[in-house]
Amino acid sequence: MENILECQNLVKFFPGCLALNSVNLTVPKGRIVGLLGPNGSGKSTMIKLANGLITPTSGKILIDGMEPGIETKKMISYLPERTYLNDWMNVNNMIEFFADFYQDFNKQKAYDMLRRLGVDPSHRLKTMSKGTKEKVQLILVMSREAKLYLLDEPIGGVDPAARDYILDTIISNYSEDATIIISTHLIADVEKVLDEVIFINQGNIVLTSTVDDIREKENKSVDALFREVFKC
Ligand SMILES: Nc1ncnc2c1ncn2[C@@H]1O[C@H](COP(=O)(O)OP(=O)(O)OP(=O)(O)O)[C@@H](O)[C@H]1O
Repeated sequence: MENILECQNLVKFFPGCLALNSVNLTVPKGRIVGLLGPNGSGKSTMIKLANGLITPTSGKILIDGMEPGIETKKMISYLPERTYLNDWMNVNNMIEFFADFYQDFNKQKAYDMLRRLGVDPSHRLKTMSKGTKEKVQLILVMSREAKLYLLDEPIGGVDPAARDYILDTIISNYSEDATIIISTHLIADVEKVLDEVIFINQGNIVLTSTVDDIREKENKSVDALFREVFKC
């Protein structure tokens, strides 16, 4: 199976809202992909469907050829939009928690990234700033040896100066045959690590392209193209 993710006529209706409108999409293995679109365009819905947290109204979403279930959950490491971690835990506790829960969790990797990003593992989550909490969650998620990482708005609260360093640290730690899908509004910050982009608007895929093609054929950055396509 060459594609880690495939959507076939994928539809998701919420009461009074068509969140995904018959989406057809393939994401090959081993890429870093930006899932980009304005507010309410369907990014989180697609990520939740891939995780099996919600089910399609019709059509299919396949992870490594399989419908979301126990097997696919083992291969996906997911960073949700909102935190689900217990505030009273310190980072050491959380590392133990993740190591107990996920067979593929690499403690060494987690401690190494914490050190490189200057996070003290004895600190409790509730005493940390928003940006530091985000760093911790991202480190936990990226310390699994997953096949697919789904990151929903990973670094929105991190200061711009630290974003590059975080992205470099994270990317340099991930295995080359894994795939990362990042949903974000911070396109200018993230585009340097992306191989491909998916533009989504009102539940429709409006563009899929490699970042190189956008730079060479359109002679634009992804950020500039996004602003043009989604101009209000
Ligand atoms: N549980 C729900 N019930 C009803 N409507 C929903 C639900 N979840 C999402 N929606 C609607 O589906 C559409 C897509 O939402 P989604 O959260 O996927 O967008 P998004 O692209 O992730 O947005 P943002 O960038 O603001 O996070 C929106 O119109 C939203 O209001």
